[in-house]
Amino acid sequence: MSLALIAMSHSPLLHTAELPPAPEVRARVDGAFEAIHAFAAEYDPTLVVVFAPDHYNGFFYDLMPPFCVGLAAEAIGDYGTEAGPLSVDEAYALAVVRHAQQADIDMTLSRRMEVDHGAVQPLETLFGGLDAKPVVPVFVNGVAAPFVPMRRIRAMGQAVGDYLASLDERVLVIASGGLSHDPPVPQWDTASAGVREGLIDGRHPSPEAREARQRRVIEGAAAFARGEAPIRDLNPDWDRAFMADCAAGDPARFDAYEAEQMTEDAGHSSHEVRTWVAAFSALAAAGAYETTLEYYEAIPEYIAGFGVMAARTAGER
Ligand SMILES: O=C(O)CCc1cccc(O)c1O
Ligand SMILES: [Fe+2]
Repeated sequence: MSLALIAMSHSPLLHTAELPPAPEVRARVDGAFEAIHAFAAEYDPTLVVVFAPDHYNGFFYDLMPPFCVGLAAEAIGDYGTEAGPLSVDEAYALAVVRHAQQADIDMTLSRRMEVDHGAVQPLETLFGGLDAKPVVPVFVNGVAAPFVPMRRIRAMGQAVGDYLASLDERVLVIASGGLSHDPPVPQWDTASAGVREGLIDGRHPSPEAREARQRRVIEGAAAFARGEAPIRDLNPDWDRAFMADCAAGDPARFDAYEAEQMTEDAGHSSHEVRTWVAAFSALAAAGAYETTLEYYEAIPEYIAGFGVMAARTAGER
């Protein structure tokens, strides 16, 4: 039995930016990615649990759970990420659902989950593709308000971690997304009727609609990097404080994060850090842990307070 964790920001602009960051910035991101790749290779997990948000590709306002386990999952392939089925371990996925339910978590499940770059970028970065390892994908809502209190995400992560810690496996839990950022994802409250329809039921858009949406993000990022976009500033102080809370080994700290204040301080997509809360809470369920790797920098070209962390149960080698 053993648990390890990798948390990483994602950004579709990593591969698509028209105005890329300075080469030394990109080199530091690549260095951080190489370091977590090496960490994952050395740990050599036998099971991967990926906590990932979704950006109105798999989950919509026709039915929006706070979190959901995929018993089968398919990547939609946005922003040039790999498309196709994930190698989901259905038996473990179902056991995660059952265990969480018995721990008083109203876990939801999908037998046909669709995932986007949020789930796929970490799998590509760490393992080179979608199907290298048996995986349990766990959607955590990070964009569609309203949001359940953070203590519920903490409790969900803890329940999942309790189960994972009981297994005779080397489990890697992954968190994807965050930190402070405010990319041009439509908000229900300010969306037009047509856009709202897409937020309710926008599955499988036409290639033209998909392309238009991606253009909007790519152009928005370039404008933001030039200081010309109506996008909230990144907030490195907030990001560093959050990462310090992650390193502290005390998941109760997460309960202090209140959703509306987060939007105010760190932008509409800062709620993606719910994946980090779930993953660190899961890791903490296996006992004290130590952070072995930490990288952070604010990268406007990626519209992201960009952070990477790795951690594992203390005293294990
Ligand atoms: O395609 C979208 O809807 C949003 C894309 C996007 C942009 C910047 C940072 C992110 O974390 C992210 O997901
Ligand atoms: Fe995202």
